[in-house]
Amino acid sequence: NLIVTKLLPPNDLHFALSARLSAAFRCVSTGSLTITEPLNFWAGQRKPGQKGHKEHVYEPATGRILCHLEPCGAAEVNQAVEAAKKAFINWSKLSGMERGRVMIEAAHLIEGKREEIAEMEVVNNGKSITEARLDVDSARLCIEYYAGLASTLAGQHVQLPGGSFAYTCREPLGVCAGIGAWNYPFQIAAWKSAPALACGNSMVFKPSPVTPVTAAMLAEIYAKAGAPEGLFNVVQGGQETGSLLCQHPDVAKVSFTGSVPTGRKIMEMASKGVKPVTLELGGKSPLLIFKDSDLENAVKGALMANFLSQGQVCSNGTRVFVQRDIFPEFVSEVVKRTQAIEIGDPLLESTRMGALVSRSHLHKVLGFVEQAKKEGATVLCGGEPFVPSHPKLRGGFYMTPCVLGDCRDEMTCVKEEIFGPVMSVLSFETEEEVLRRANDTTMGLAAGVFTRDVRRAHRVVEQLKAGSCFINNYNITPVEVPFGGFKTSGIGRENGQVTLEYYTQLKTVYVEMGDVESLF
Ligand SMILES: NC(=O)C1=CN([C@@H]2O[C@H](COP(=O)(O)OP(=O)(O)OC[C@H]3O[C@@H](n4cnc5c(N)ncnc54)[C@H](O)[C@@H]3O)[C@@H](O)[C@H]2O)C=CC1
Ligand SMILES: C[N+](C)(C)CCCC(=O)O
Repeated sequence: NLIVTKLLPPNDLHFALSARLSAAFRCVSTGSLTITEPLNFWAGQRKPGQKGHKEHVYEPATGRILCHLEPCGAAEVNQAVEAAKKAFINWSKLSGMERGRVMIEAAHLIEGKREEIAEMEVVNNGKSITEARLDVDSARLCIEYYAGLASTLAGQHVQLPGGSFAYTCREPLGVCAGIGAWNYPFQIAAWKSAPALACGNSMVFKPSPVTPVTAAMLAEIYAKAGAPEGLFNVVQGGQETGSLLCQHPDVAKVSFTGSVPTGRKIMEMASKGVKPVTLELGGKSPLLIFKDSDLENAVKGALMANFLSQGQVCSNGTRVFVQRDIFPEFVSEVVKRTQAIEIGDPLLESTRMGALVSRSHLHKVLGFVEQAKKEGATVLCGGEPFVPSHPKLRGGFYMTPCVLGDCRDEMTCVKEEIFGPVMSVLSFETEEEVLRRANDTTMGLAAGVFTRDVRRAHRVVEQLKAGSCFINNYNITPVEVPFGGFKTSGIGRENGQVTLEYYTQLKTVYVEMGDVESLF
């Protein structure tokens, strides 16, 4: 597999081939893995956490304990930040080309370990192997992209009177903290670390305590790629560890992905030290489907907007507004395809939907479906706990993907982020009406529109109050394109060139070429 990976260009054929080869040689099967290595990592090594503290980590596909997490307390967080401070001294002085070289090596290592990382993500998160591979690819591409951008960091030269001049330069911030959610554990760690490191910062990253496994793998990869000890560190734990990081006086910036309420707390903590934050928060994004859409594409778009990662995606378009003329046809097709989604063992190639991340989260999502029924919505399909036939999967956290009809704008299922495989369909008559309803939310992460009318598409997008808009597709996030939200969905952007600005600070230098004209 390694040889294949090196020789062939990364096209679909190659990925299909290498996936098939890897599947044939797979050593991990669902229900078989136990992880015993420590999951914290700083100063170049895996490290234990606080003595005497242990938390269970589960395999969502089976409900079995996968490993234990040793959360970091103040002493461990201090050690990790100290290591990152040391690494920063030399790393920040390298040229962008030099930093990029290390990052490119890290990207190559990820490519070589694609299958291993994807399997670990599946075992810890519950999503299908097919999706996990794409997440690993997105992580690798992000590191490759910022490796290339590292050498483009540059300032301006400003000519001033009398031959004097000024110049500006972009300097790194220092030790950045990354705090991740459980829905894209490896990808989030890469999306945060890649721009941070490219700009000359070091990072201490805290994954969600539910999915601690793959961030430690990324730390090992950076170390193996030649990053100095302490450049990328991982501290495990929940909100206590997270707040220790945010409040640490030597942490210069916090980049967070997660829920709106936690985002607020992070911003509050960061405000004490006047630290910049990047916040990637939740959404309740609208998807607008006009009667002139290509129906086949619109249906596929609605499924992509709702069912990736068991519906646990911040940018999901969970409010699907369909123009009345095509409503019955659209809904019947969506329901048919939703019912055909294969649920089960996430390590099987044929599985399209795995397990939700935890038992408590599964119950929360099923609770939203119950609430929707009480408020008058009709379950058109799914919304039930699902028990796969294989005995080893019986304790897993599965549910059938759900489409809700007879929804009204004021219902809980239409207002609140469910973060599970639950799509609400709503009908509309006019463009003006649907825009008003689509924008009637406190959040604004993403939005989508399906139409064949190019003028309508742009007119609609111009009026949508969302940071990441899609025309005739959904949930496509190439790393070259900035991603992030309006309103309570966040601050700042991830990916794209603009993110270099979020991981640097601007220095301006005035240079006097004449004499000082003193007023005194
Ligand atoms: N928009 C998104 O991408 C995500 C949204 N969510 C939403 O949030 C709900 C709850 O999921 P959680 O994992 O509990 O999300 P959360 O927002 O509470 O946690 C996200 C991360 O922040 C950390 N954290 C929590 N409290 C903190 C604090 N006070 N200081 C510093 N760090 C802190 C957590 O340990 C985790 O690493 C989900 O059901 C979903 O609705 C969850 C994950 C991602
Ligand atoms: C890759 N994508 C678009 C499915 C999700 C990225 C945002 C997130 O972390 O939820």
